[in-house]
Amino acid sequence: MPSTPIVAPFPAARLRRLRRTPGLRALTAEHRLSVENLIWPIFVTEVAGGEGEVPSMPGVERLTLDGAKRAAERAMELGIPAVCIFPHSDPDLKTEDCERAWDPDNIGNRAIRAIKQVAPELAVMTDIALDPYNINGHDGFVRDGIIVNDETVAALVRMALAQVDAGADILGPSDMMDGRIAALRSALEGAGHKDVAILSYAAKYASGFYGPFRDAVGASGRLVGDKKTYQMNPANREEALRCVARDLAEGADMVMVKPGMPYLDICREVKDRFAAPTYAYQVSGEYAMIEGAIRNGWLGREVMLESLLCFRRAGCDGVLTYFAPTVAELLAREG
Ligand SMILES: NCc1[nH]cc(CCC(=O)O)c1CC(=O)O
Repeated sequence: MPSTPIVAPFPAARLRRLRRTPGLRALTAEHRLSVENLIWPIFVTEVAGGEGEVPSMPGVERLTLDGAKRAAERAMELGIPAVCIFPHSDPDLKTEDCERAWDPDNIGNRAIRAIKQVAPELAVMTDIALDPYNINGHDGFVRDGIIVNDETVAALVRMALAQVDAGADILGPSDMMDGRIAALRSALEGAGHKDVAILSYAAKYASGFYGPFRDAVGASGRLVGDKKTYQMNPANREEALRCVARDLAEGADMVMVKPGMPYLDICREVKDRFAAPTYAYQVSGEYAMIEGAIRNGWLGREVMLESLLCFRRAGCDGVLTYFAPTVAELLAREG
């Protein structure tokens, strides 16, 4: 039950009293952002010359395997608990049947192993969806122009098991097929992987804010059509709650709302209704907006921390954010 705030009449109550000094403000802060709340998404490339800054995400780089190892070491030093790997795969090896998605030696799986070598304690999260290996850029198989569900789920399970064999700690199904959480959970149990966590992209909307990400992974030019037959309509709220309820019932350990900032209402509602570990993804377009405005001098750097603190206020336990290393450094300096 929400409590009823009691406010004495003015001047008995002057709400500014508790805002007067930094100490008073700190004492009465309801929410805090700390490095433990951050998951750092990184792009790892297998393409010769593919490394370097992503033009639509200034400050974010595609990394080589060595670069990924260095990022993992940096995450450990900074106290960031988890990284999430996104592959930038060789475009010439993408096919309709996406067989590289479950190749033990695909770039995503090689990155998991490389990171585990140098930072065994760092939690490694993966992305489960066929798009990095799909010639048409979709998260599922396209058959006669339709993104097919059940056949895709079977492939996602194979993809996931290869990621687990490579050392993944947290699986991140981002595909929005129906039934994938149950299928993943039963395959994990069946293979004896009792302790692998699933962070479901439960309420993932069909969003224009993913544009820069698709540049980063080289999917922009390839995507045929859009993802609206599987990702959610931004108009919908009740459907998000049904998605989260369903994924938790099927065995997800944690749930995600994505994108983040335009969907804070959904974050709050998911946390209140289900009281489960809840995460938001501050996606590439949000990063680009904020970082772009900062670099142009249109906004001050403080909006970075403000944007992330607001996820905590909205009920999120953590945030996937490209700002993770920068924020971690800032928080460490502020002590
Ligand atoms: N399944 C792919 C995937 N996993 C995470 C993102 C977006 C992340 C971002 O924009 O930062 C996407 C893109 C998409 O659904 O098209």
